[in-house]
Amino acid sequence: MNLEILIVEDEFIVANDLSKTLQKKGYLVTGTVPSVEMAMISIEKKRPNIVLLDIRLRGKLSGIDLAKKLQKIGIPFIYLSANSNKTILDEAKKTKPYGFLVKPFRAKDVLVALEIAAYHHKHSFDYQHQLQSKIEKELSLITLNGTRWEDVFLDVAKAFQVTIPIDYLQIALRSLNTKKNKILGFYRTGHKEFQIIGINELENISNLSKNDLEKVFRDHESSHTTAIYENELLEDLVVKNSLVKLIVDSFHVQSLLEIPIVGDTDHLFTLSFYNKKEKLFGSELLWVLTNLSNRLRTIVLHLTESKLIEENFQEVIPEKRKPILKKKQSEEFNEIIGKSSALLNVFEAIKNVAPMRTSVLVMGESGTGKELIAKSIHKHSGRDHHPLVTVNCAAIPSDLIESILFGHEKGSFTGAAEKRIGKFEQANGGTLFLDEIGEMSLASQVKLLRVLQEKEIEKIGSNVTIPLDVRIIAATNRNLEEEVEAGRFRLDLYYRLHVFPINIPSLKERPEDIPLLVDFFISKFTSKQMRFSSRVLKKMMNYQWPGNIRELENYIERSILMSPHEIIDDLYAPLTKKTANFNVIEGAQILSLEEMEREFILKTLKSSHGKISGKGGAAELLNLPTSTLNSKIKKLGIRKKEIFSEE
Ligand SMILES: Nc1ncnc2c1ncn2[C@@H]1O[C@H](COP(=O)(O)OP(=O)(O)OP(=O)(O)O)[C@@H](O)[C@H]1O
Repeated sequence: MNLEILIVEDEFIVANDLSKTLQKKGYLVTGTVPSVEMAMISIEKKRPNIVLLDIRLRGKLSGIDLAKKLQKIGIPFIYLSANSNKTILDEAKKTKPYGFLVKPFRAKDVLVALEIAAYHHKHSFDYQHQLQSKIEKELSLITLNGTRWEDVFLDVAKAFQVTIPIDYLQIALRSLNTKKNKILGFYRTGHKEFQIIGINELENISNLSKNDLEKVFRDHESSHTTAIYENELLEDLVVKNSLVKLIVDSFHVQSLLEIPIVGDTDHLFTLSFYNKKEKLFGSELLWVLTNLSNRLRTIVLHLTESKLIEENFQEVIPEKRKPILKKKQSEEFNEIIGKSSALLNVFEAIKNVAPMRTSVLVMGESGTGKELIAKSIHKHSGRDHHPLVTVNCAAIPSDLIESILFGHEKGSFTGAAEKRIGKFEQANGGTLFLDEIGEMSLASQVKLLRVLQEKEIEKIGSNVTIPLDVRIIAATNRNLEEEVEAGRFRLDLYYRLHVFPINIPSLKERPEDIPLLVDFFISKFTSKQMRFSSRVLKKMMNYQWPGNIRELENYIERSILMSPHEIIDDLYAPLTKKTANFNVIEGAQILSLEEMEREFILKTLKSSHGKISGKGGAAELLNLPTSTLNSKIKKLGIRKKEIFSEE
């Protein structure tokens, strides 16, 4: 282990002890400094791999101020703090530390935190290389000769979009001599699809007049530093820069990554990646983009030298006002319905991570489609000729987990009457989906961690080890960080799994996907041309959907079942006396939906005197195939006795 570490700590004794411990363990300490200013000097002299950072420091600036600088220049850090004030901790958390150690800590805690950070560092390093070579490959495919400059930039946007989540890409060219700007935007309308946004479109979107917009463009000062802007950093920039404000306001942006590229002696060229979500751009992207700047420079130089870009940079924009295009459902991910930008980010994350071996942690509320995402990762992974094996961790008792995951030989323990092939072995070459990982007991977590580290299993009762080539996807609807804090989830396992997190947005965060989902589920449940009235659809769009897509799916199925008309204009399930308001969130809503469905089917069965199929049977009355009704009766546990009982 030869990580180089800088210690920023104003308590001399703590700093000194720490330095000694680290050196004893073979780490290289690049310096121990008591203030932010001295830390920056030390970093200039020798860039460390990681910084151990106290929050309260000597001087005006705090550890959090330094963290923001480190974040900008892409150096990972771990906080050391005696301060447990919630506001400070929350602020510290926003800077995305690699770890957090609360004083007083043991030497062992620091070593574990560093080991985890090193693991992440290595993985993010591998990941950065993979990202870089992917973008490089895409950029190298761009044709420069004989194409229009806007097609070149469109290809640049697409090349980046493969790996960088972009909602809006802005390209700004500034002549350092004349101080003139040429600015153009690309708004993402689908997977690898963009619409060019110039002054005319912005006029349409922003309510500013063309004159005002021209002034904003003229006065814009392109950035000279590569940096990520989120939260306060973005707020500060918005105050200073009217163009950034315009884009942030028009497209509801929460994060920005900027990279300046020096072209010839006269031109500075800035690429600005905007996204509607926060926490999307990590320091690894800064590293990747910095490494790619030469390739980008070649492209820019070609365009400026050929004068193509100089002459008609903004003229492609048709004079006619153009509305922003409607986004389209991705064809590549046609099994996952939705086209909101929150979901497009998920598609891009899937595309990026699918071909790698990296473990993926899928997080999202219940019913958001985590299993669907896991299936999609497997489908796009190149491992899809091998199985995707699912394990529901909540359903396995700790004493059985070893046998279920690793298998056992016949007679290896009492009750092992037959040999069992474990889930890991079944998934060899393919993917193991560990659903509800947050429910796994601590004892089981240790066993799982061991396999993940050793990449081989030993069946119970056998001393033969089986090498494993299994891709792990874990999913949870719990906040695993909170579980770690509460001592219910192992920190080391969390970091193992958290290498590539994917957050699935809840349905209330993407109401624009509801109409598409509604169409999809209607055609799933009926061949009739049914639809919801606009009144009901509007209510559905305003509803919170605590059970997310699963709840929506159930609701649609039920409405189809109950509506006598092809245009569904009644609010069936949630609008009972119990929940007279669609906006009320009720914990037990999914259950009550089921209960209501049960009651309705039971009533129909009573009226058909228990007859299910044929003329006058419940299936006909409910307009359902007999097989569907039968399986519903079974699923809902409706018994004959109930049908024939008097109320
Ligand atoms: N984007 C989507 N398009 C179409 N169907 C979807 C979508 N997302 C979820 N579904 C459907 O919603 C239901 C719930 O999805 P899924 O089981 O994947 O959710 P989950 O997040 O794993 O839930 P839980 O946490 O409760 O296990 C499934 O029937 C799934 O097919």
